Amino acid sequence: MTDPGDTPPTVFVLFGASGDLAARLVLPAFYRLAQEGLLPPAWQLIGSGRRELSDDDFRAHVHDKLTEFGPKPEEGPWEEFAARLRFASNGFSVDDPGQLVDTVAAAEQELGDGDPSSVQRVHYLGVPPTAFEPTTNALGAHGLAERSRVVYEKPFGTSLESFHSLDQAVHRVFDESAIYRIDHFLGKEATQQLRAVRFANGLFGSSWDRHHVESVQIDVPETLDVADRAEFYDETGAVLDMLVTHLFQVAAEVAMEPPRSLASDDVAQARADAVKAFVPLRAEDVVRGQFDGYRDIDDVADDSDTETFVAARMFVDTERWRDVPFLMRTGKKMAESHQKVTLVMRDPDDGPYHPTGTSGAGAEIPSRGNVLCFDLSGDGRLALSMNIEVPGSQSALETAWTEINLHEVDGGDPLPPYVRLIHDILIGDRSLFTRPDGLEEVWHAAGAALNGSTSIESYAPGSWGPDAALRLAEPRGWALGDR
Ligand SMILES: NC(=O)C1=CN([C@@H]2O[C@H](COP(=O)(O)OP(=O)(O)OC[C@H]3O[C@@H](n4cnc5c(N)ncnc54)[C@H](OP(=O)(O)O)[C@@H]3O)[C@@H](O)[C@H]2O)C=CC1
Ligand SMILES: O=C1O[C@H](COP(=O)(O)O)[C@@H](O)[C@H](O)[C@H]1O
Repeated sequence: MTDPGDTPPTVFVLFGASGDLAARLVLPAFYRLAQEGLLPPAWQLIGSGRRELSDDDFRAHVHDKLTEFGPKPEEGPWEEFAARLRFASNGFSVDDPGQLVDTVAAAEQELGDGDPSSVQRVHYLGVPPTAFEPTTNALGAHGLAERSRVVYEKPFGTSLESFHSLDQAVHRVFDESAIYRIDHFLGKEATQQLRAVRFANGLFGSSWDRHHVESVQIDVPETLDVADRAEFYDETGAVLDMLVTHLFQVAAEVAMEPPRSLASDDVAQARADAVKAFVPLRAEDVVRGQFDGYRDIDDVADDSDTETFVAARMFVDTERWRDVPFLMRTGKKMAESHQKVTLVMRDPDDGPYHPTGTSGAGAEIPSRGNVLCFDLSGDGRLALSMNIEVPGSQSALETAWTEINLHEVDGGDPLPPYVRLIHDILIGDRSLFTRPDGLEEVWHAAGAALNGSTSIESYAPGSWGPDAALRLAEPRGWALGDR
């Protein structure tokens, strides 16, 4: 990681500081950066919110959340960290800046060593998407946009129209170079490996196309409930929360043509070009589901039509990927939790063995026996399965696996995605952030997943979702859950 020693004094404003994202991901990431010595030499973090909290209340809240989600306060420099936390109460809007403007001014006075204008600002909008535009307008109206980087959580817009409106509003206040649109799946260690495995290994690079890959599966089932963030979730749903955001961006990482270099603009361009080639989803390529009991959750409408599950079969209109299905699936309260990207390789079309379900001389090739799998969860893991001859059997084939755990790689120190991404924001590296050109195309590609042309099917909690999702993966099925 780049030494932050050269980073100017920084005021980090966290909007939505009392929320779920801040508690589970952003504040722990900040603390981990402090543990690793990766924060700028001079910094303060100001939590912003509509409620009334003193600095000490906020410190106690952060202490509680670190105790719950880690790293635990006692595992790092808690006293020094806590001394740099402030809270600005009473919200922040164009009409009323609450305490924020004064709190930022005081922090800059302390950090600027006589020159408050030397202090860099980072505004992190960890608030629901409906609050992005009003908060941005307020930053402009109250003079807080200068010397700033601004970070937007996903989803950046909820439709093509709202994307355009938000994009224009944001560009009225900030230059594109100051904008960091987060999609934390791009910051996962195993997502980075998609590029490394493909472009640094002839075996995989030369097989990364429709001649060798039968399907690409991006499968993110979750056992997780949504009861603790039902208000947000019921307005959002699985299509916006996961499919057109995380899963599409990971699909673009798989589908991209080789970038000209690994420089941030070239990588972001390659990803944006890949999204442009996504073929808009048709109704027959989408299954939306809702788990039984969802409508009984507090803050969920009794007649809610929000999907808690979505599966999609997408095609990518490039010479490399034409006719290869990109199968994507995600949902809440499912049977298991995984975050897997699987390239299912084609069976050889000639030779002494014959594919599953066909007849011929020689042994049968096990179905989906040759796959390359990137496990995005946790520290990340790569796995490769191959069909090999069962030793001693003389001809029978069996599938065998080999694995690489990223935390075991020599010299490796995998970092959680928010740690990596917040570090990149502080040092100004935009390669793992999304761009408006790539995002605009997302709304076209979303097609039937968002246009209301698909109905919602129910599924039992603890299952793999509606049965209709199985037909999307025919004939060979999903690699996960063996269905
Ligand atoms: N939670 C997660 O796992 C992830 C969330 N995200 C994204 O992060 C963002 C926040 O999500 P999450 O933390 O779960 O949501 P929450 O519902 O927990 O909201 C976050 C905070 O935002 C403030 N807030 C709520 N509504 C408004 C509003 N209208 N105007 C200003 N502030 C408001 C509230 O703080 P207060 O009442 O103090 O003002 C609230 O605590 C979303 O865009 C989400 O998509 C992204 C990845 C993961
Ligand atoms: O952005 C989101 O991601 C999480 C899953 O990501 P992880 O980093 O926790 O593995 C998902 O549960 C949540 O609904 C969504 O908002």
